[in-house]
Parts: sequence; C-alpha cells; structure tokens
Amino acid sequence: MTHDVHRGGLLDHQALAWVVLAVALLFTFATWQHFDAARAHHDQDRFMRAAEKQRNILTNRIHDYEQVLRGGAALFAAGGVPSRSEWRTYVDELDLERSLPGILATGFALMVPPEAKAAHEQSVRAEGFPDYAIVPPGERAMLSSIVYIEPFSGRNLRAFGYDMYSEPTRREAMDRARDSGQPALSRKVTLVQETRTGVQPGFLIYFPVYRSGQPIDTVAARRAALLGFVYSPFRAYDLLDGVFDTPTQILEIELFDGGASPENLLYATEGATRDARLMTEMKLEVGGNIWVARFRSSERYESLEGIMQPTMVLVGGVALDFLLFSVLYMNARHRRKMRISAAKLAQSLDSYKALVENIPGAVFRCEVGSPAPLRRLSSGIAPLTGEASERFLSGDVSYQELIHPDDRAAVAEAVAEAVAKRSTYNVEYRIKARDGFTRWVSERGQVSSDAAGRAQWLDGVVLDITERKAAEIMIRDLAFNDTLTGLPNRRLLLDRLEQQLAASGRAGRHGALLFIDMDNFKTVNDTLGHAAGDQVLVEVAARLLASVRESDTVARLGGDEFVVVIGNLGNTAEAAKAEAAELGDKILLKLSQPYRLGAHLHNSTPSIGITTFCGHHVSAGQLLRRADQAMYRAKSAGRHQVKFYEEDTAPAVRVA
Ligand SMILES: Nc1nc2c(ncn2[C@@H]2O[C@H](COP(=O)(O)OP(=O)(O)OP(=O)(O)O)[C@@H](O)[C@H]2O)c(=O)[nH]1
Repeated sequence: MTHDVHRGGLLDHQALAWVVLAVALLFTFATWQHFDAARAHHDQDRFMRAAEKQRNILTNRIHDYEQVLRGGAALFAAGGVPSRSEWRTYVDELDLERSLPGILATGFALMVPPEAKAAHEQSVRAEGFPDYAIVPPGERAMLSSIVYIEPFSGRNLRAFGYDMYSEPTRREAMDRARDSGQPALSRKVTLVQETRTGVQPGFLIYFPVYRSGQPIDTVAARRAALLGFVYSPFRAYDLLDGVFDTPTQILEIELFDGGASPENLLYATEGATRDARLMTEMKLEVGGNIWVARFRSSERYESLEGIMQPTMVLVGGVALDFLLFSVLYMNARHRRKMRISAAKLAQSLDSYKALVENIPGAVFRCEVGSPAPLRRLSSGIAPLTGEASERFLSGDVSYQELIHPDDRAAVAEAVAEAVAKRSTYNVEYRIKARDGFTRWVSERGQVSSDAAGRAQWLDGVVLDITERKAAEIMIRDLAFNDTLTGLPNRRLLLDRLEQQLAASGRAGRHGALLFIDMDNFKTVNDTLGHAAGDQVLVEVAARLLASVRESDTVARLGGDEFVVVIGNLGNTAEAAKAEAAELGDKILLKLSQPYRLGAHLHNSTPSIGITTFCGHHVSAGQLLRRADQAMYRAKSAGRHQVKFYEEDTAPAVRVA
C-alpha cells in the first residue's frame, strides 16, 4: 500500500504561502500607491491653500497701506496743505509701527515747478531748516520735494528735500498715480534712506493730492490740479518679513517685481533657491503694478508631511505581508511533516499487519479477565483450527473449548501466573481442530498493564508444533528403544531397573532379573540370512512380552541378548527365587518352540541367567553383570538351561 504525501489540503502547500505573499505584496503596493497619490493630492491642496493665504495677506496689507495714504490725501482735501506739525500729529495718531509694522515712513512730496523752486526752498529754510535744498540739484522741467516725512528722524532725514520725480522709476509711478487718481506702487528701487550696508530692495506707494476745488475728472485736469503725493517708502525685507507667517512651515516664498527673474527679485524667505516638490507662481496686482509671488514647498513639509504616511503604509504593509507569509509557510511545512509522519506510521502499520499475517501461526490480543474476549486475531488461526479468525472474534467459536481437556488446566495455570506477575508465559498443549485432527501448539504470551498498573492486555502468538512434537517422540524412541523389536534398549532398561530397585527397597519386595541369550544364533544368520535372523529376534521379543505381566520390563540389550525384570516376587528371597525360577522355566519353554520363517520351521533355544534383588544394595549394572555371569554358566553347562547367579541359591533348577 502506498501513501501520497504530496496530496492534502490547500493549506498543506508551501506554494500557497508564496502566492499569498505575492498577492499581499501587490495589494500593499497598490494601497501604498493609492495613499501616496491621495497624500500628494492632499499635499498639493494644502500647499495651494497656504500659498493663496499668503498672497491674500500680502495684497490685503498693501491695500491697508494704500488706505493710510488715502487718509493722508483726505487731510489735504479737507483743510488744504497741513502744517508740518499737523502732518506729524496725523501720522503719530495712526500708530503705524504697531498697527501696520513694516512701513518705513509716511511723507508728502510737493510738486515744485522750476520757477517756484527758489521761493520754495526759502520758505522751508525759514521753517528752521537752513540747509534745506531740493536734491539732486540742477535744472529740470518739473521738480518735486519731500517736504514732510514722518518719523522725521534717522535714515528718513536723508530723504528730506529729495526730488523723487527726478528719478525715472519713481517718476513713472508718480505719473501713474497722478493720471489715474489711484494709489500707484513703484517698481523696485533702492531707497535714498539706504546706507552702504544692509541694502534692501525697496518700493514706494504714491497717492496723488490735487489742489482742492480743482476738477480732476480727466487726465489733463488731474495733471493740472496736481499738488503733490502722499507716499510711503518700504524696505522689502523689513516689510515682508512681518507680513508673511514666518516661518510658514509649509512654504518658501520669492517675490518678484514684474517677471520672475533674478534681477526683479524683491524678497525671498530662503537664501538659495532649490528644486522643490511643489511649486506655484501667482500674479498679484498691487497699486497698478504686477508682482509675481513664487511659492515652493518647504523641505520640512516635504520630508515630514508628504512622505511619512505612505511610507509607513508601505513598510508596515510589507512587514505584515511577510509575517502572514511566514505563518502560512511554517504551517504548511508543519502539516507536510505531519503528513509524512502519518504516512510513515501507516506504512509501518501496513508492514506490521503484513508481518503479523505472514507469521506462521496466529497472533492474538485479548483482554485480561474472565471472560477474556479476543480483540485481535490474525488469519493464521484458520490453518490451526479450521475456523476463520472472525468466528472467534465474534464469539461464535470458543478457543478455550478447542483445547484438549487434559491440557486446559495447565494452560489456565500458566496464563494466571503470567497475569499475576505481569510477565510472559510459554505453554504447549493440544487443540482439537474442526477436522478432528489433534495438533500440538506452543502459545507464548505477554501481559501488559494500564497506567494504573492493572493487567490489561494479553498479547501472544500460537504456533503449530505438531511436527516438532512428532520428531521429539521419534528421537526419544530412538534413544530409548530398540529399533528392530521396539523393546526398551540398554539405556532405558538401566533406568527402569534403577526405578525398580528403588521401588523394591521402599516396598521390601523382591525382584528378579533374567538375562536371556539365544543359543547359536549366528547360525541362523549364516544359514537363513540376516532378515530371517531379524524375524526370529522379533518373535523372541513377542514371546517374552507374552510371558510377563504388563508391569514387568522386557528389554533387548543388543544382538540376541534380552533382559526381563520382574517385581513383587514376595517377601522372602526363597519365594522370590522360586517364582523367578518358575518364570525362567516358562520362558525357556516358550523360546524353545519352533520359529516359522516362511515355509521353514526353525528350532532355537535360549540360555537364561537369573539373579534376584531386594532393595538398592546392588547397582543396576552389577545386577546385569551378575545375570550375565549366570547366563554364561548356563552356556557353559551346555546351553538351553536356566542358571542362577552363583551366590544365589536356586531352590529348583530344571533343565529342559
Ligand atoms: N539377524 C540378526 N543378527 C544379529 C543381530 N545382532 C547380532 N546378530 C548376530 O547374532 C549373533 C550372536 O552370536 P553370539 O551370541 O555371539 O553367538 P551364538 O551364535 O549365539 O552362540 P552362543 O551364544 O555361544 O550360543 C552374531 O552372529 C551376530 O552377528 C541382529 O540384529 N539381527
């Protein structure tokens, strides 16, 4: 019988673990990609919202500054040109440093036609500024002068009297403000307030102030009515550092005046630009000017926010995939080992069964107890008993009843002793088979105990030993019996003689030993042949047996020599000798009768020597020698007669 260890449940296959790993890795990868895409989308949204927020903050702040300038212009409209102190009061009250930090100054630049320049300078000098002059000096078609600037201190003093209209960039913004009547933000400039160190890009916002009462509904009217400009200069970094949420965590910002090129860079949160993962540019219209804000995702934002979650999904997912794989793989390996073990077990069980079924004889297991039901019995019982094993197992046939009645007790005793000692037993007995034939069997058994030490099982084997028994009997016969006549041989005779001597000693009864030798037997062989001689010897044995009681012994020592041992001859030596002599005569007579050899009648006689005994005073060997001597005396005396051993006294010896 074969067992396929490769078959089994789906979970038994290590390949499944690999398939699951592949699918799980694919799933993890897909999930990671999904998360990554979602995360990127989320990052992009968050980035764009942050960028828009910063843009709005900036435009709102610029708008706030414009409002400040509008307020300043309104001061002129309400009460004409304010005095220096009124301007200072106005600006102080705005508390710009706290409410709108980043503004460098708030001032007023007066437009001065060339012809009014000298008078203008005179009037300002008269206010207590003797060194006042419009700078730069020189002739120009139109001049302007910063006459008010607050706070009027520090680097702002450098701007006092400066003609912004003389500088093209500023003039362009001033003209734009004048013509539009709206705030105008200049292109990038270097403010006159800058010193040599720490120079920052700057810009200015102008708001036109027209002479009150003059029409300003057309460009030409506005040009004609222009009085000057309320304005504010801004240092870009001083302003914008406070405007943007710094650090923004998410964004890096660059601000360009006009197109996004290095020469237009107004402000940057980082020193050097780099390739960011996310980047966007937005145009801002501020004061009639176009700024470009470039927003990039910050390194911090990219490293933490954007990557961690999908990476964790990927790493965690792959770890879980391999965990699942290892569990499935180990499980499959374990199950496979179990299957191999089970197959091996089944194979060894098959081998065991085959072994049991092929053992000559029957293997059995029965419960210990009375009754002792058979639980297993191999088919080898059938040749022994003629009954199939199933008949015994079902209880239809009782094995006990097949045991020879004379042997049942011995078998029961052997088993009971083994059960008591929890040991083995070995017993030989006869069973009567269904065909009526009696077989000798050998039963070997072993008693096993349960965990509590109680005898539980009786396991054993029953072997057919009929042939062995027959051989044993034959060997015994060969050893102790004469093959020609079947009579006990010398060895058995001596054995029985010893027993007889002992018995005679115990009982105090006499016995006698008769040594019989046929006369001139050689001539039978020589004249009639060996086979005829054998025939005579067999006939002699038969006549001897017929002459004595069954309890007496007739033996053949070899050749033509026979011995007869008789017991219970009486209590006295005389009576015994008389009786022995009587038997000797009887045998002499019987053996002297003619022997029929086919058609031929052969005459032969014996010579007989007798010795008697009582008890074990003389050994068996000595007795034999004594009788032998007596027999030789008979031979010497002429054969065909009975002689007693010399020391014995024969009451009556007759010679036939
Ligand atoms: N046929 C036969 N002859 C045997 C057997 N055993 C011995 N003999 C013969 O028996 C004879 C015995 O002779 P002995 O007893 O020595 O002499 P005998 O001829 O009997 O003469 P006496 O004993 O002196 O009277 C021998 O010739 C043996 O060969 C046997 O089993 N069968």
